[in-house]
Amino acid sequence: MVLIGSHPILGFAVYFYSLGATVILAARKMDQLKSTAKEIELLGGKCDVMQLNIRDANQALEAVNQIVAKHGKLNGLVNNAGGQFHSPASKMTPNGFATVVDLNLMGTFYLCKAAFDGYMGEHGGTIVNIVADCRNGFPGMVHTGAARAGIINMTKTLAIEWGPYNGIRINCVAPGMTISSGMKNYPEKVLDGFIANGWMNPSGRFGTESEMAASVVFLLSPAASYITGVNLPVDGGYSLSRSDAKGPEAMYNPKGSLMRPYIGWPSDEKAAIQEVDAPTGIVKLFEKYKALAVNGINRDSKL
Ligand SMILES: CCCCCCC/C=C/C(=O)SCCNC(=O)CCNC(=O)[C@H](O)C(C)(C)COP(=O)(O)OP(=O)(O)OC[C@H]1O[C@@H](n2cnc3c(N)ncnc32)[C@H](O)[C@@H]1OP(=O)(O)O
Ligand SMILES: NC(=O)C1=CN([C@@H]2O[C@H](COP(=O)(O)OP(=O)(O)OC[C@H]3O[C@@H](n4cnc5c(N)ncnc54)[C@H](OP(=O)(O)O)[C@@H]3O)[C@@H](O)[C@H]2O)C=CC1
Repeated sequence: MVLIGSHPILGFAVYFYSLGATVILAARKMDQLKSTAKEIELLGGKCDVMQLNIRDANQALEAVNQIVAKHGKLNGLVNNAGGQFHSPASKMTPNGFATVVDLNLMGTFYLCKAAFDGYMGEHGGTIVNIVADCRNGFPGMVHTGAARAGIINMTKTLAIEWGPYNGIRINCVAPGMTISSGMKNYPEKVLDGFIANGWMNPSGRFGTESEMAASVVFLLSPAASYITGVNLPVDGGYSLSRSDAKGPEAMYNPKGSLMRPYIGWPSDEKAAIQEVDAPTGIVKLFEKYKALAVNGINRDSKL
């Protein structure tokens, strides 16, 4: 039984095929949750939905209590809900900053605490917190950088404090730029910038939801049973290269990526993520990734 805060995230299908869990999707908009649940069921997965605003600590505890009452347990929690807006720090209001900290840092804490109080403190469990690449600061998004860095540190503390409680493990995944519905939240100009520079990292491309999902599944699974308190960047090496003094262009391959994208799990066509609900430029990019995932990649492949 795994509670995932938010809707279509990071390639859910992965989880069902690999671990056979029942997944509870929780977010504010029920319509989106229901349509995602339908897709999951069509793929053969088991799924339930519930309305939840993670910014409300009482709702978080109530959600966990409801799940335990209905399903008898809560073995896993993925804190995926989150987001921010783009703004230089000089133009950001205190309330704008606080709002993003409230959503990401406070919301993640509320759900971790609710899972602990409502089930895991007594029975154990595994938690994965989705953060973002904040290794070198986060220009344009000071609020989310601070909030995500807070989550990474909180994760380390909880790993130490809660490990002894029936072996709770808690880790973070830090996605690099990932093709997802989240891209709808950014103005076209910002997206154009993402697309123009997306190749300037060791992978030469964006990540896919399936690539994020696979890492989440690994950390939730018994295969990661000796891993706790870590932040796993899943970013094609992007976070390693941001502060290069000579400028990243010097290092990368302008023709695009030689790292074949991974889309879907397992190789069953039905389970592959075929579409992404995102602006046109991002969808076009995804179409190219799909072709590369299926046909392979070589030195002449261009993203
Ligand atoms: C160059 C950068 C590299 C970027 C890499 C990006 C990688 C990350 C990608 C992703 O995370 S994908 C996920 C995308 N999804 C989102 O980001 C969702 C975004 N939106 C939200 O979650 C919410 O809108 C919000 C930001 C949490 C705000 O929610 P809320 O409804 O509570 O806000 P308001 O009450 O409207 O406003 C509160 C406060 O914040 C200010 N504000 C809100 N939006 C903006 C904005 N777009 N620009 C500037 N300021 C904003 C707002 O003005 C309020 O402040 P005050 O005016 O009261 O001072
Ligand atoms: N895509 C990317 O490039 C990257 C994404 N990330 C992070 O990965 C996570 C998933 O991103 P992605 O799928 O792209 O983004 P989306 O914007 O598509 O998903 C965000 C989800 O969070 C839910 N959510 C937002 N606020 C709340 C709330 N108060 N209570 C409950 N649910 C909420 C939304 O549902 P609803 O609105 O219905 O509540 C939505 O399902 C986010 O934390 C994001 O910041 C990190 C780095 C890069």
